[in-house]
Amino acid sequence: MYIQDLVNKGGMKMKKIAVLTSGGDAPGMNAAIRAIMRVASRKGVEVYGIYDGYTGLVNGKIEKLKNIDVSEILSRGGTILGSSRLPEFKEDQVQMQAINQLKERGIEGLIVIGGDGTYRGALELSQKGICCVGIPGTIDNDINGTDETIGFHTALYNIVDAVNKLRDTSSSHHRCFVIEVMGNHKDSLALYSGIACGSEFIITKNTGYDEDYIIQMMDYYEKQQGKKHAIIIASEKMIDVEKLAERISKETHFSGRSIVLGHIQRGGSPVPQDRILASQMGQYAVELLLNHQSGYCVCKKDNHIVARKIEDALNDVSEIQERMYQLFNELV
Ligand SMILES: Nc1ncnc2c1ncn2[C@@H]1O[C@H](COP(=O)(O)OP(=O)(O)O)[C@@H](O)[C@H]1O
Ligand SMILES: O=P(O)(O)OC[C@H]1O[C@](O)(COP(=O)(O)O)[C@@H](O)[C@@H]1O
Ligand SMILES: [Mg+2]
Repeated sequence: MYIQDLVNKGGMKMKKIAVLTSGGDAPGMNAAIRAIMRVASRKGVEVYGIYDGYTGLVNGKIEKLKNIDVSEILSRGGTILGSSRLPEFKEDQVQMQAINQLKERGIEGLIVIGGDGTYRGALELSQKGICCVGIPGTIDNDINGTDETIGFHTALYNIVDAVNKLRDTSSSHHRCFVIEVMGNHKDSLALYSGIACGSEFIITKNTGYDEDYIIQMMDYYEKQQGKKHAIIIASEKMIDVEKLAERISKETHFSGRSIVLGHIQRGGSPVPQDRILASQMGQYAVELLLNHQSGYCVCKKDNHIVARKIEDALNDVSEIQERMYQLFNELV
């Protein structure tokens, strides 16, 4: 659905809205908060910041945002509102506590910025009568309804930057690096960084893991292709990177080394792509909310910013992924 269709629908004008960030922080969340604040205040709507995600919503850590609060935050990683994970938010009674906090303050609409988990929470709130809209903020890029999530490009940049450095040592010392990247059961970071870094292997849920085959191929790359370096990128929760590196050292001519990139991937100043995406999505989310499009989320599809139902965005099947695997296989 395009923005004009939604604008045409009209609706009662909201005077107070709120925003929260939830789940893993993602670079660009601040740019989205800034856009929400700027766009809403121009329309005469008050914006409340909810601190520490759903935890702050339940406990009433809610404050009216001033324009100065969103000054000089565009370039900052993390989230000025703070974030959290609150497993209890799945419980009806906890959700009702959150709803009461909003009602007590006369807040009529809520924008949540987060990943798939945050979206499930938003869906519950919207089913319980709160006008709620989602913005995808997660480095995992695991919301299939949108081609990109805020933070994904910065995390990818961080991984590529780290792998470039590891490659220097890899080539100089005839080493194979086995690198674990984040993604929480989803393969986007491993797949895209594998393409961007020219890795020899990627290991994801989709590729599966055949350790003997990897050893055999490492041997082939070294002996037949004369490679002096090798990079293997594994999605987290798939393998023990240290064990694979040890086996590579024992059974091939490469010396194997492993590294878990960890939270370094999630930090730092957002790259321009994330800042722009977040600004576009923040603006669009305000429009959606003011048009009472509860239970919708902002997506980027084929270069257009569009609205989709949260359920649809979560349950969609990604078509890009298959093409990207094909690309990886043709380049390796
Ligand atoms: N099924 C659910 N129902 C209600 N709230 C949920 C549900 N799943 C997750 N949440 C809430 O969303 C928060 C963030 O989810 P999480 O998966 O940790 O991060 P992300 O939103 O980035 O994927 C959780 O800590 C929880 O408070
Ligand atoms: O920071 P934590 O709590 O250790 O969580 C790590 C997880 O968070 C992420 O960085 C981001 O995940 P979410 O966006 O779903 O919160 C995952 O890639 C990773 O599995
Ligand atoms: Mg998630």
